[in-house]
Amino acid sequence: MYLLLRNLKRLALPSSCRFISNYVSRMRHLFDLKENDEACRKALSSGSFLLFHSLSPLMQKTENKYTVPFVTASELYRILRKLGQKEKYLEESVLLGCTDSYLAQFALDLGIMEKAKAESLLQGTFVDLRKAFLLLDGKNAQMLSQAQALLRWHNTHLYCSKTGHPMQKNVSGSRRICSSNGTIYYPQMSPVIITLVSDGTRCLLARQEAFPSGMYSALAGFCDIGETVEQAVHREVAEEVGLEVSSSKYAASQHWPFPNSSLMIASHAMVQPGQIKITLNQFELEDARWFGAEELAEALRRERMPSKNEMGTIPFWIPPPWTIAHQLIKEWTQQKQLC
Ligand SMILES: NC(=O)C1=CN([C@@H]2O[C@H](COP(=O)(O)OP(=O)(O)OC[C@H]3O[C@@H](n4cnc5c(N)ncnc54)[C@H](OP(=O)(O)O)[C@@H]3O)[C@@H](O)[C@H]2O)C=CC1
Ligand SMILES: [Mg+2]
Repeated sequence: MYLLLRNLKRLALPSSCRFISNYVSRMRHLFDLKENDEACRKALSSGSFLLFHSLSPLMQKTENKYTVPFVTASELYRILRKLGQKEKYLEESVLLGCTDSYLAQFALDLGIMEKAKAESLLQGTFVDLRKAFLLLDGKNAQMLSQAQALLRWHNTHLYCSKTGHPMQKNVSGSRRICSSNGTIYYPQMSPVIITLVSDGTRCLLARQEAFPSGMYSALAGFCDIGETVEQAVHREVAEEVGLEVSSSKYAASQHWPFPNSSLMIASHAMVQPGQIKITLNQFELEDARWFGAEELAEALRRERMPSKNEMGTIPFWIPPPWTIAHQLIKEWTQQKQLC
């Protein structure tokens, strides 16, 4: 049945599939590109590309706004030639998605080429992803997150961990295959919980030493092997701030590219009544505090990260609006009807 559907789909896509929604036909088109190397190779020549250099994305600045450009295949061929590379280098790309009109979108790392020359030809700058994240809106950030995580995974999985032989990626980059015994490896993500702990009237935010100055966020941590999401929330809150969670409720999820590739699973959590004394795990956190709804509503009203001059004048700030931590804080504050 599945093969029949897949063959029907191949016959119909992309122009004549009016009987299914654009979303469904796009997802099936992408599935085909992942499975079929020839189709994906063909899509490369009409696709568009997000470019990276050593995992830093290309950004362009117009007036005060930063954008992440998609470069067309023909423009990229021209640039690769000027950088002394063959057109074949395009096959190092990884597939990200496709537009409403089925044009495939890829990411490519130009890390083996001269950075300054590439920046000059592309009229942009390769920016560290953590910095880029503070300058972008949600749609762009999500795309860069996916692209960098996939490029990084390929870059760090060159050899088979069973045989030690080199691995080849399929054209789309949805898998790598051992050249010796054919073992297939798929890109991996680590499940991470992120939870906004509340005592009913206030909620708990913390900061790690590595956070930008003044930024506070929800508690987060990697799930251990064998744990449920609920158990990971319970354990992380106990480990990091010494409190015991009495209940937690799933809120949403988000892909996060740091430190490698994480699936952030977000929840709201309540602590046991009367248990509000924080005992900080100083290996993990620099500070953790209870915040009231009024001060969070004010932090939510600040639309962007503070400039260097503003840093000292603002008591604290929270991650950008498109992050899942921001969403948790907003939901909690909205429940208190303060924003
Ligand atoms: N969006 C947001 O607002 C926030 C997002 N985050 C993200 O949440 C994730 C987890 O946060 P964090 O508080 O650091 O996690 P944890 O609280 O689990 O602490 C990190 C520690 O766990 C170890 N560790 C265990 N498993 C892994 C793994 N699979 N990958 C990497 N390290 C692992 C690390 O050890 P070692 O490094 O010593 O080897 C590190 O010391 C990160 O991806 C972080 O970027 C975190 C806070 C806020
Ligand atoms: Mg943590």
